Amino acid sequence: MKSLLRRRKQAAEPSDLVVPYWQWHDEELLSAGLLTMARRLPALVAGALRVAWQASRRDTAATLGLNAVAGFFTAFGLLATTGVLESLFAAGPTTDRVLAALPALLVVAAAAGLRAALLAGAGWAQERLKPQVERLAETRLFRLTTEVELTAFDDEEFHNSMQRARDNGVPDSATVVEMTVNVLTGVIGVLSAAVTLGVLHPLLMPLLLVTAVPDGWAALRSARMRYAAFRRVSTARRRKFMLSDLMAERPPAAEVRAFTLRGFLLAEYDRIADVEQRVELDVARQRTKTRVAGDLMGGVALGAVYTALGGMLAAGMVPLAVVGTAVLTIRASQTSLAALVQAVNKLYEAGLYFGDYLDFCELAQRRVPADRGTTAPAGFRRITAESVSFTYPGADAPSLSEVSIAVDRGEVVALVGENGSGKTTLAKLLAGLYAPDSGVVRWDDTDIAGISGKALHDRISVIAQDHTRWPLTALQNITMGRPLDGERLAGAAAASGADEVVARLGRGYETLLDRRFEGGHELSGGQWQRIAIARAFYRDAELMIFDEPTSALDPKAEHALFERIRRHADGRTVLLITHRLSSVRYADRIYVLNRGRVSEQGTHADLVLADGEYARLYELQAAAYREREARPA
Ligand SMILES: Nc1ncnc2c1ncn2[C@@H]1O[C@H](COP(=O)(O)OP(=O)(O)OP(=O)(O)O)[C@@H](O)[C@H]1O
Repeated sequence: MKSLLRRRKQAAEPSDLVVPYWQWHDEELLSAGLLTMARRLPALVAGALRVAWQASRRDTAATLGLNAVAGFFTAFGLLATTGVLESLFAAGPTTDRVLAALPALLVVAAAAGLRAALLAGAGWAQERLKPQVERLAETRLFRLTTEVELTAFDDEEFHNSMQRARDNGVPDSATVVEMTVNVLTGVIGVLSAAVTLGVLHPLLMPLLLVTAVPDGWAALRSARMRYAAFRRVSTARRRKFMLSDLMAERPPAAEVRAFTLRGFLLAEYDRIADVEQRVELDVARQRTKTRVAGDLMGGVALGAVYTALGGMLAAGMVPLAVVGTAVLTIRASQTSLAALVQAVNKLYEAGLYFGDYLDFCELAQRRVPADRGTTAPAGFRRITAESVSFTYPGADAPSLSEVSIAVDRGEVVALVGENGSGKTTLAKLLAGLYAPDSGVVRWDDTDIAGISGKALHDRISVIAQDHTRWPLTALQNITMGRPLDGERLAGAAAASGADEVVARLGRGYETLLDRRFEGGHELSGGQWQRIAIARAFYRDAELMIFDEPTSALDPKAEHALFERIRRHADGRTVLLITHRLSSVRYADRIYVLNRGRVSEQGTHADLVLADGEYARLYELQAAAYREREARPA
């Protein structure tokens, strides 16, 4: 009791909101200096260009090429401006000076026109790149999330990593590419200005640097702060999303009311939102301070640059026309510089999230089962689990310990036992969804660890206890992406009783089974089970695993369904998990599981005779049933 109270006390503290252990090193990363960031940028740019190239070679080449040529015209236009200013600043009547400046002015206008056209082309290619890159990144993510081993989903680190990759990494892949192009555009712009200044007078070039430093410092620092905040609240945010689903989604809506959970959920939401808000407000304050400091330093730097220019003019180092062009160039370069700094800032920030995405891809790739090449032997005679043990990731105790069972072809084998005794886990091991920590599962003599996942799953139908209610049409819920075969569909629907369910739907098989969409229809628990069983039959697999397929059916429907399953199984092998012992009477073999071990096995008659746990449970259920029958209506 004491330990329970202690645990409850701990639970009252927001322990789920502290920085989890896999983020500790991030603090080191976040405290890295500007130099570290600068060092990271080339790798980021290279990574982004690689992704862009994969997404579309044509658009990548176009955006980079057109930007580079536009940069040339920027420098050319600025240098041509000196000619205009020289004519305008020369001695003589105003009309003559303007007329003399006209040819140079036309060159400046032509260069500006060309530059604008080139930039428009580059911008278009860049816009085209964005959706293509995002799609590429998202496709890669989903290819991995649907391929990784199932246990990855029981692993919190994997979950957090996937969440960050999905929420920010994917959208930021496009931002990284976009900002990389912007960085390169900015660099080209600043380089054009630097070259222009260098041509005008070599001493003018360093002046550019003076204006660049304060802005750059402020922007990069602010990006790091935002990222740090994101990392700090990422676990809290995940929990908040879960809570918002509980309060605003349809499935839990009834229980939220029935259990009067509103106050509890809102308080929990507040507690987490408080933590998140505190972090965000803190970051907003720090970022404002940084921006003000950057602006102040920027103003001082610009003043210093103009003073230096004035000094050079006074000392006769440069003529007035050159000073004029230098001022224009510095102003133009400041626009490029502002864009560059902003792009570097965003690139760095998006790069950190994109880095999360790449890290996730690497992590997930490591959890993709190797392509084992071997296929399951056609037409197995016997499937065996030999001394298999299994512990869920992070669990204290094993869910299965040294379990051995055998399933012969054409048999109906039942797994029974109390809640949590390991039936579902054993079924998942037999289906190759989890790999045992020790022991082997064999199809005849072949260890399924050597069989490729897809080859195995193609031969097995698993109807899980918590089967998914796919928000698809009734037809798609049964065919599950396999080609339509009318005869097989009719057989599967008749065997499972799904035909009666579908007959009552407005649009028959084409009815969408999701009330959240227009025309969608919701089924009852028992109706869903019939659809799920039809799915198993339609798949036409050699081994069918039914995990409590009839828990939502009334006894009459259940009996009828079992009869159908037996008939429809038709030489196929059935592994049945159920708590209704009347349904397993006719199984060829029954395994009783108790705390992850097989405690009894045999036929119904054997087990009743043995007078053990099974006999006790069976008698209990039978007595309850007899009592119900005897009760006057
Ligand atoms: N994803 C998981 N992560 C950690 N532990 C799990 C997970 N799934 C199940 N377990 C644990 O493994 C044990 C066996 O669970 P399993 O679902 O196999 O039991 P079961 O016999 O099918 O139970 P039920 O009759 O309630 O469906 C239980 O103690 C359960 O808490």
